[in-house]
Amino acid sequence: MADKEDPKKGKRSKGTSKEVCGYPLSIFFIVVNEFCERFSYYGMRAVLVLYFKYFLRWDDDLATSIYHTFVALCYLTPILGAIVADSWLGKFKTIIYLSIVYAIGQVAMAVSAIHDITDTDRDGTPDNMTFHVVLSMVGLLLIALGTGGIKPCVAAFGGDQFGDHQEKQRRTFFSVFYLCINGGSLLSTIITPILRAQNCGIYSKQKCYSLAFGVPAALMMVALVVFILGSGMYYKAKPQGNIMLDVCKCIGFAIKNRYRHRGNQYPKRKHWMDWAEEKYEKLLIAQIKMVLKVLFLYIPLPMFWTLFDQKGSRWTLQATTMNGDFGLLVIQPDQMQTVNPILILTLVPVMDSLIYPLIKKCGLNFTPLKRMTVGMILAALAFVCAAVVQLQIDKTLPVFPSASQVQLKLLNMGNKTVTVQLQDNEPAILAPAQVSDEYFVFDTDQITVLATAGSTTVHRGISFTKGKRQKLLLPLDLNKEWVQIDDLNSKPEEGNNAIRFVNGKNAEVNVSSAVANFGIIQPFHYSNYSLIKNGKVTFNLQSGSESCEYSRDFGFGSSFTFLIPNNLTFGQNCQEEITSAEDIKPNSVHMALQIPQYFFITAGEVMFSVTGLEFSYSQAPSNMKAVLQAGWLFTVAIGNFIVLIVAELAKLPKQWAEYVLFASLLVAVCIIFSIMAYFYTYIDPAEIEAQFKKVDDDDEDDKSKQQKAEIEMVKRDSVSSSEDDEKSK
Ligand SMILES: NCC(=O)N[C@@H](CCC(N)=O)C(=O)O
Repeated sequence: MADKEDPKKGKRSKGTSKEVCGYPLSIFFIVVNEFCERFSYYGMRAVLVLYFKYFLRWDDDLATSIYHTFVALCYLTPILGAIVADSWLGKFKTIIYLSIVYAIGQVAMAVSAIHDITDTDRDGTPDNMTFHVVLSMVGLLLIALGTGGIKPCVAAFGGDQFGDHQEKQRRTFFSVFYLCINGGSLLSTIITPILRAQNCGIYSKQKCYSLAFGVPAALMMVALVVFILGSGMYYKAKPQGNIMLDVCKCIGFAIKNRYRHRGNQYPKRKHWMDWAEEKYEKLLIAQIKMVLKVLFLYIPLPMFWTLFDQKGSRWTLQATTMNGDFGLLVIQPDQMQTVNPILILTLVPVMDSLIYPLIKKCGLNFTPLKRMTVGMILAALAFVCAAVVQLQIDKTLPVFPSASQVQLKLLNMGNKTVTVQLQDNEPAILAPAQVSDEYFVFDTDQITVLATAGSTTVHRGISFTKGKRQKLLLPLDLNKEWVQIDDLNSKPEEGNNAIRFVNGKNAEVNVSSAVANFGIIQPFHYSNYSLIKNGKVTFNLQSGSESCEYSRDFGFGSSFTFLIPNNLTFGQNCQEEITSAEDIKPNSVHMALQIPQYFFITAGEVMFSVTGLEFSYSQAPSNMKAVLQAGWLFTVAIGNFIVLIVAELAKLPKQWAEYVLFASLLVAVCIIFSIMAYFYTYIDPAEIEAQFKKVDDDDEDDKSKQQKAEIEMVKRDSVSSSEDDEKSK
């Protein structure tokens, strides 16, 4: 496809694209492409941390680290994409080639999540985890290269489609573009967690991560096809040469030249970049000065992204320990992330049409840099909210035994009251079919037990494995074998409930339900744990020809042991007779409590991110807009690396303390940023460039006008910040 450019400067034809309501038709394909691509990216990202935890069996810290390394890579690769597009392939071809890489990566992720591939013994768990880990890591690398590589190209390619007479339409295009990002993100963060929660598989049914990754893979292919369909209509600007390389060379020369002329005999220059004047045009040097000023201001910004991107990791893991029952619907932990795009879609128009004009009416000059500062404070507040919620959750979490401890509960399977003395503890009195309420805690692996039922007294020593939670089943006849069974040592995964039956009867009992089958339980024995979702479950208990039903309502993340009492008479209602031991309490802190933290982080995002993007664009010289966009995205990458560094260095035992640490760090960084912002002078790059260009056009030997332009620039730099604030309005 040949690039079509009008030979007349400043005018260009727009390929074969028709105009609809003043907009080039070609942008329709770009906007739909962005919607599908963001669906693909955010959909995959929404379930990623849970895939690491529950499919690859990584712990929370490893899952969080790899998640943030991936996000960081996604924001490092825009630099690569910008270089390839500007200096070699052009934006169109770069988008096509990298989208193919991206789609292959998504397919690799979907394949890596098919457990049946390596499940040779067909027990539902993969037997060769290395295969799944390697394939998913290759997939993530390809996705990072694809999504990051095309990111600076797609928006700029969209902007390229507008002519000089379509400035207004171009601005609207960028707003629609941002809404499409969040529309795609909203839809995918609702859909992929639903797909993940389904069961699928060939040999055994497991959580369907392959479908949750497969649908984003399909959407990425749709994005590519839509983009190619618009091919005949696009305006395709030729690669302009690598401006980033020119910038680096010019800076390198200035540093080298300054070092060569470091003696007192050389007169000082106003700015260290002026040492590049011997080799480079003054216009380029002036443009680099503008870029460096903004990049300097970017230094504290990564800390915002450090907090912002923990929505997908720590906050999602926090939601797994909460109650997602919203009455009419049950929310999955990863679905809580949808609160962000929902709030974006409402807050952006509210801010633009209500809050900002209101602030202006009050006579306050709410400049871009002030907005960004407020955005940072809001993000810190969001983490304070997260810490408060975490403190509430911690109160409800069970205290599991440490590596040197043992925890023990007693269960009386007999039909007489038993008095049990464990070591030096107060004697526990257990009625028939009763379970002790709390766990007894011991710092030893050997204890003595004295049990009395009626006229029978038995004195025994029992041993344990340290670090375990156990139940001691006391039989009908205390002289017979005492059974020790292991209880769960952690919360059941993914909000499921772990359920088990103990048969205190002298006959076999078969326990079944619509959602789990416990099988035949031998007299005075127990079943394995079965994982059951929240909601009402009716268990059917059958012994010989007799049967009865027992129903229970389950919440999220609990564990129960149900005892079938020795004297249970089938045929009667079992509801009153079955005894239950609540070994792990259900999650009681409601997921709705995460809404304030989502509100503050999203309000912070609107003030920080939307304003920052606009600020980066407006303060960049005309030929370096992409450089500054890549610089802006680079702050996101650094922010994600900071999560890894701080979490690794601090190694705080309590999650709430980590949240407070991140909030404090952001407040500290915010103070530094506000001081830097106070001294920043807003500029109009086009005005400055125009003055340098005029000097070139007039070709004046005495260069007096050029000096005027320089003086103008220096004057601008020294104008008081209040005047500039006014200008920035
Ligand atoms: N609400 C998420 C969002 O709008 N994300 C944007 C910008 C992300 C960023 N860090 O700059 C996106 O393009 O995905």
